[in-house]
Amino acid sequence: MRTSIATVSLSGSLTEKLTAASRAGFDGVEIFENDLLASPLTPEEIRARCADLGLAVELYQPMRDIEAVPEEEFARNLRRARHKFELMRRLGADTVLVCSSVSPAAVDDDALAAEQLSRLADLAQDFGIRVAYEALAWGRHVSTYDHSWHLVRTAGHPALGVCLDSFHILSRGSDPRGIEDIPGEKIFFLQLADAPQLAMDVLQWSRHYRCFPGQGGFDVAGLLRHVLRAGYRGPLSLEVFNDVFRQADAGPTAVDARRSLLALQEAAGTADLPAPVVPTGVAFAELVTPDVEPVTAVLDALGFTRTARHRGKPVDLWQQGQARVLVNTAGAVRREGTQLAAIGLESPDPAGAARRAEALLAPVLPRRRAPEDAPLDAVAAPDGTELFFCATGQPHLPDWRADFEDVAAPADTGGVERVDHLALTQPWHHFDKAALFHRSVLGLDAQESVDVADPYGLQRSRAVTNADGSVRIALGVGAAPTDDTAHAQHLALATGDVVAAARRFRAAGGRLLPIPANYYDDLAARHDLPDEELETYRDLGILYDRDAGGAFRHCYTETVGRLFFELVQRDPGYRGYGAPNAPVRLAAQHARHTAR
Ligand SMILES: O=C(O)c1ccc(O)c(O)c1
Ligand SMILES: [Mg+2]
Repeated sequence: MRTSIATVSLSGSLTEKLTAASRAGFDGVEIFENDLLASPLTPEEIRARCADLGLAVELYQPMRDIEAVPEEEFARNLRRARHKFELMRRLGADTVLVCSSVSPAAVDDDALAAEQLSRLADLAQDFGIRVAYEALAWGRHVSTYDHSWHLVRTAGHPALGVCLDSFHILSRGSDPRGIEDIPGEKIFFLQLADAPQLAMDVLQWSRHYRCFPGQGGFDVAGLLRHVLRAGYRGPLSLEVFNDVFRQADAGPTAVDARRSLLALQEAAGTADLPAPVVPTGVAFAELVTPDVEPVTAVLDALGFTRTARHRGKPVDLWQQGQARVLVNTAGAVRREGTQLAAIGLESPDPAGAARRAEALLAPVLPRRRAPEDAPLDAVAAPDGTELFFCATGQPHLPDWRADFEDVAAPADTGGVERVDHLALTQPWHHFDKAALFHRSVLGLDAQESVDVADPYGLQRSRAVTNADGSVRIALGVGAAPTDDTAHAQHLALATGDVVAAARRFRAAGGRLLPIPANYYDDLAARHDLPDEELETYRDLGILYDRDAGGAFRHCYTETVGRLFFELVQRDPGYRGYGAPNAPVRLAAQHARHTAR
């Protein structure tokens, strides 16, 4: 099917928007009137630019407040329309979007509305133009798609059809099954947008919080299936009004938009993509450091052993249980400090995972390997973290550890069993895109997003996981772009006994993040914990949380560069990450930072 995007969804000048849409592989665009009015290009030049870029002008929009008004006013509206139709002829656009009226002058009279829409369509027809009538969710008298279809059917004009917009339909909770009652050829246009579930005024919700399908909480794929069953064969067009995307670079936003449409078409059964290959574990976490001593001191105190060294690069493998940490001293930037640069995802089919990623427009990274190295397929996540698809001890697949030479056996003395989760910090405008990327490219499920109060701003976090929880990645958006703590990443290590692990860490010279006494006084009131246990937590700085599935006990090391470690004791049924404790942790980290 043809794909299209509304220019309002992208930032920049009209030329920048068109270039971004074309580069991302869209077949067409909806031109928003404001983008045209603000452009120095003539309509003919815009038309030529679109043709050069391989973009069809699928729609011109919007026309507002046309129908159900007194005759003198309607005559003025027709004059306005004639002017627009002349413009559209120059632009080479043959479909115009007309929004249901929001004017106080409009009357609640379906017969009048249908008659005037029919007269508008008469005029449009003279110009070879079709009118697509869209029910705005906040329209004065027409606010549902079935009502807009009722008017279109009543008018019975060949140049008049409906425009369906998933936001207006799903935000009002309309039942999309009724779409199948509309003949496909009377659906002139389809606009697709998702949105997070918010309880707010629908106009504000639409104008500020729309997002690309798969980034929000609507069943857009379900709606698309109904539209296709109705027989619609026009373009799938994204129309997203979003405060963040208005500010972000148009190029990457357009690529996200295309990724969203590909995943949507797959979900609706109209695109054949390589099947998702869901990762089955974390093979390794790779730290890049300009300052190897402080990192290895922490790893050592945590009970890790340097077990192997890469044959060709300054990369050491530190291991404990199934937790593997690569310490890479090549290419580190001192100013950026130590950071989590790559994740090895255990994959049952690394090549298939890479094919899927590529089909979904993930940036595939050049293989950093010598001829004798094991093949490693990697893509870049939106925050720049490299994701490697690899195999550890799987028969029939090359093992990434073959590139390493053993230097010692792991001692497994610290009680760490494996990686519990990785927490990555996204640039502030990447929150929605990051969730969509991890869902569609990696086949992970996204959990609810949570807001966490930081002393200097609000952070948002959303976890993506596989079904058995052996891969958990927490995607966080920092409060202030300049704030160090907001930019901290962390590596959480699973242990069966956090008290023993914390004690061992401290005895080995490690420094745990101290937690204020007030926290423990409150914990005593919230949970029925034995005094002795509370005292132990207070002493070590262990935080506690509980949900329906069980308990979560965790504590933190000091921060090295951009990174800190967390020791985690998770009951099998506990789903979260200790979010209620995060404000206390963030405040404690700020306090440490200021004290230094
Ligand atoms: O917010 C609006 O006014 C508006 C305009 C045109 C559309 O297609 C739409 O869905 C909303
Ligand atoms: Mg719309």
